Amino acid sequence: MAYEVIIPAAGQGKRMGAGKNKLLLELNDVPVLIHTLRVFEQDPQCEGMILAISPEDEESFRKLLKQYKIQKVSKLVYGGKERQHSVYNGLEEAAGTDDVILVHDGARPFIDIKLIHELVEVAKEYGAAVVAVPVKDTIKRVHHNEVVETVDRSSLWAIQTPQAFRISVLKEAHMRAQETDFLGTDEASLVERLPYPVKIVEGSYDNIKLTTKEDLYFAEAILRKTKGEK
Ligand SMILES: Nc1ccn([C@@H]2O[C@H](COP(=O)(O)OP(=O)(O)OP(=O)(O)O)[C@@H](O)[C@H]2O)c(=O)n1
Ligand SMILES: C[C@](O)(CO)[C@H](O)COP(=O)(O)O
Repeated sequence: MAYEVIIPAAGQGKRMGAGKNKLLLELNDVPVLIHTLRVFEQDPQCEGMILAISPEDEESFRKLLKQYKIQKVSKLVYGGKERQHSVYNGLEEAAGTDDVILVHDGARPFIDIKLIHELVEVAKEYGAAVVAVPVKDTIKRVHHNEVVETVDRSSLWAIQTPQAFRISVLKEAHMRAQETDFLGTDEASLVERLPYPVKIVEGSYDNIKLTTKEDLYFAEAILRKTKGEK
């Protein structure tokens, strides 16, 4: 089943502290963003990528797309103040010819094509689907450095991207969020405010989001593993 994908890549990488967009950092001499885009570039079911970028990154991103021969980026849009705004700006440019649209963080380079295809099928049937992994740590609610409660871990999942939606569902969710000034940290939280189920597809712990510098060490190890290196 064909799909388009919106790639939010317009963040500042504040928590990474690299002094530049963390998607320009390199893993095995290749920029993080290119690792991410290559997965979709190589997927015959991907009809196009819509990249949300910062104006200050436009020149360097355009150079990278050319250098690495990324042909499937159909649109470059400017991001917004928050991730949700960047995704919305991308959604406005979606061709909408295919039923399903994906949203995938540029900062998550380790996504698997087979999982993407499974996610697309579930979203086509139910309207919304996200990849996630069961939480491994004990999670506690804390107030003023003091434990308030231990949350029952058995029903807790760490939600990742890609997140897949019937395009009409995602558009309705973003419109409603705008009308009600709601800001969510992922697209699913917008859809959860509508009468549609959000289905979980179990993914991989390798699908990390590069957020702080420690994640770069994990990323190097994951790359070595996927290349079969010791
Ligand atoms: N206004 C924003 C904020 C984030 N993103 C993108 O959304 C993804 C996930 O966001 P996050 O990991 O938080 O990236 P940053 O916002 O750059 O990180 P920080 O919060 O540390 O600044 C990233 O690919 C980032 O580029 C975006 O397109 N527009
Ligand atoms: C969308 C996301 O990756 C799901 O886990 C996460 O919410 C993004 O959060 P961020 O603070 O914008 O990185």
